[in-house]
Amino acid sequence: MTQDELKDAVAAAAIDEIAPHLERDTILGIGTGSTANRFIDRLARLRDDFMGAVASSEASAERLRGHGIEVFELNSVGTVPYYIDGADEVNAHLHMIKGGGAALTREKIVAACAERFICIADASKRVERLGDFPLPVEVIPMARSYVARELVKLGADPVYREGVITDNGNRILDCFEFMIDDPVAMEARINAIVGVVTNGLFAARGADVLLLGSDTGVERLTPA
Ligand SMILES: O=C[C@H](O)[C@H](O)[C@H](O)COP(=O)(O)O
Repeated sequence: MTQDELKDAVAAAAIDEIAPHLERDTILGIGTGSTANRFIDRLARLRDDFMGAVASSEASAERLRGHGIEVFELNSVGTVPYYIDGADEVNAHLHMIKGGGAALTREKIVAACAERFICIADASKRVERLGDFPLPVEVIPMARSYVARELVKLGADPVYREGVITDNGNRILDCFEFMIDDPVAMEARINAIVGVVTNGLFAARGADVLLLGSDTGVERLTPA
């Protein structure tokens, strides 16, 4: 199967996972990226079965609205029963690196408000140790150089993502050469640097379920 077909397969599996639980007043949390987009496109077929969605990016909000799905402000919703999103890397504990599409901060906020995080990914995203994928860090623009120097002290090789401004008006540093042995500790450590908005480690709040697509089908995994 191609990577696109695997993304379609996990998007379909996520629909199967949540469809029996949808109520007329259900508001879902929706992620960002090519895998989440496939989920959104399939969700459109169920749009009369639930109330709407909270989006983790302007791009996803636009796609949802394009399908006639109402998009709500998170502040007016409170909590959502499910957050469905892709990942750039995921380990056996369902800790993830996210933010390849620069949506990490809003993703982390919506995930924090979710009762269950369902991660959808093709098998290429499953790793033993996080860090081959460069870890994104969202920074306040004026703190960019300072944060980069602090990240070097932690062992990373941060590279400014040229031309990218996040939905929050901030910048992204991508940390290369950064193998992460303790994702929970490193997530907290990077977030403690002044000027960091958040980093792409989703470990303190990892996924509850991973739907992992490979040539042999979609596997349903829970944290080890
Ligand atoms: O900022 C982007 C998000 O974290 C995405 O969920 C992540 O990059 C995975 O995207 P894709 O499904 O396109 O591989």
